[in-house]
Amino acid sequence: MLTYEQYQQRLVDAVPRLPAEEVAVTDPVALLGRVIATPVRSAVPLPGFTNSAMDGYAVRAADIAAASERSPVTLPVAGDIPAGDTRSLRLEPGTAWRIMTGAPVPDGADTVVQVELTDAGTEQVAIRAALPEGAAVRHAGEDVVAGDEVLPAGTLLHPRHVPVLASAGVQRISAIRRPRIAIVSTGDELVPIGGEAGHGQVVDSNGPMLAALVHEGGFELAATRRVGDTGDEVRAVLTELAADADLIVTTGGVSAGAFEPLKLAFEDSDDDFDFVKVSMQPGKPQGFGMLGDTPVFALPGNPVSSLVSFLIFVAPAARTMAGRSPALPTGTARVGERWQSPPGRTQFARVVYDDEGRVVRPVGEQGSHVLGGLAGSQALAIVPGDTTEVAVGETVAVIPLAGLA
Ligand SMILES: Nc1nc2c(c(=O)[nH]1)N[C@H]1C(S)=C(S)[C@@H](COP(=O)(O)OP(=O)(O)OC[C@H]3O[C@@H](n4cnc5c(N)ncnc54)[C@H](O)[C@@H]3O)O[C@H]1N2
Ligand code: MOO
Repeated sequence: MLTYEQYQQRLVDAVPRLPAEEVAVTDPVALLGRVIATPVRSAVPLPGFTNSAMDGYAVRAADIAAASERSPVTLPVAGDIPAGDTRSLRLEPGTAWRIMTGAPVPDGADTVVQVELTDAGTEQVAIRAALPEGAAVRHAGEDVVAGDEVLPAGTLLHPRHVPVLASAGVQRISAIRRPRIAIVSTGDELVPIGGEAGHGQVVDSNGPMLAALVHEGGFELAATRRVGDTGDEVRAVLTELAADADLIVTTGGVSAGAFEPLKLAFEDSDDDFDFVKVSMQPGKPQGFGMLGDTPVFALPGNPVSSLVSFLIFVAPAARTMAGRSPALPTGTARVGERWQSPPGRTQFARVVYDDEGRVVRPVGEQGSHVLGGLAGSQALAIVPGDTTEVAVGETVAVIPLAGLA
């Protein structure tokens, strides 16, 4: 049996890297989660013009050098400069302009006195403090000089990158698209979400769960489909989806039963498709192959197995396709309550944190079909295959189940 690390690496190596494309910056929300392929340089300096950091008065520091609480310096006020004022103004020595935060500092002024240090006059202003030259002035280009690299290649676009991207005076950037993932639930027993499951039937919960994981992982949903347990039907649907999707995920039909549709579709075909057993619990039976250029991940049908398989195999491969690092964010935690782990298989145990988020304990029954325990969990603890008993006080690696992107 393969270890999950070996199989994960095999998949990461096998998937294609998606090409970069030119995209407009006008909808930055649509760019979140995409990786920049070529560095973004600013076409403009930032700030674009020298402006005030305070509401107050633009002056020359030399003119207020003698000002103090006891003996304020009074200067005539030439007028108001609100934010958005596009005039090119000058400050005459021995005068002041009333100025607002973000408004252009007039030529000749080198300092802004915040209004709290004055009498707030409009015709003339009494200034009660001397200030060093440059106080409350934000100089053109002090943040970014035109031509500076503001976002290096490889940046995964996040809300914190949006302000500089919006302000850099560039119209288009080169970025890799988020993989478009199609999801196919297999099984004659499945009824669609919203439908009623009769005796022998179950609601297709994997399809919606995987669609939610696609969204949470920072990928795009290409399609969701349900197919019955025949190899021909599975083949036809996958072939159709491969024309549009970057990656296909199927669930069910990969174990040892008499009607395993993924195996029926691919096991004895000429396609490059492998079914393997991975020493992990849940998630032991796995399949992977390429339909043309489109990788197909055949995950086991048990819902918890499907979720774990998506996180451990699909997400790292899809992140790699998108130019991101394969590994999901992980952490460590201390064990607060003992539990057992199957011998010889890495266990991905459903756990919850204590109030401080440092200690975990198992939650619910650990069977691969247990939906309630899954819902109640906050993280997966990774227990190595040579551990059969996880003892209180040990440290375990954990994958938090929130914030997967
Ligand atoms: N003889 C053996 N039987 C099984 C083995 C084995 O090694 N030998 N492995 C077991 C393990 S481990 C797993 S995991 C499952 C994997 O089964 P399949 O991938 O073939 O999945 P199915 O048989 O189609 O379904 C399993 C289970 O999950 C339910 N299911 C399937 N799809 C959905 C869905 N979309 N939404 C909700 N629930 C779904 C299905 O009804 C079954 O209960 O095989 C074991 N058996
Ligand atoms: O691998 Mo199965 O997922 O153990 O239940």
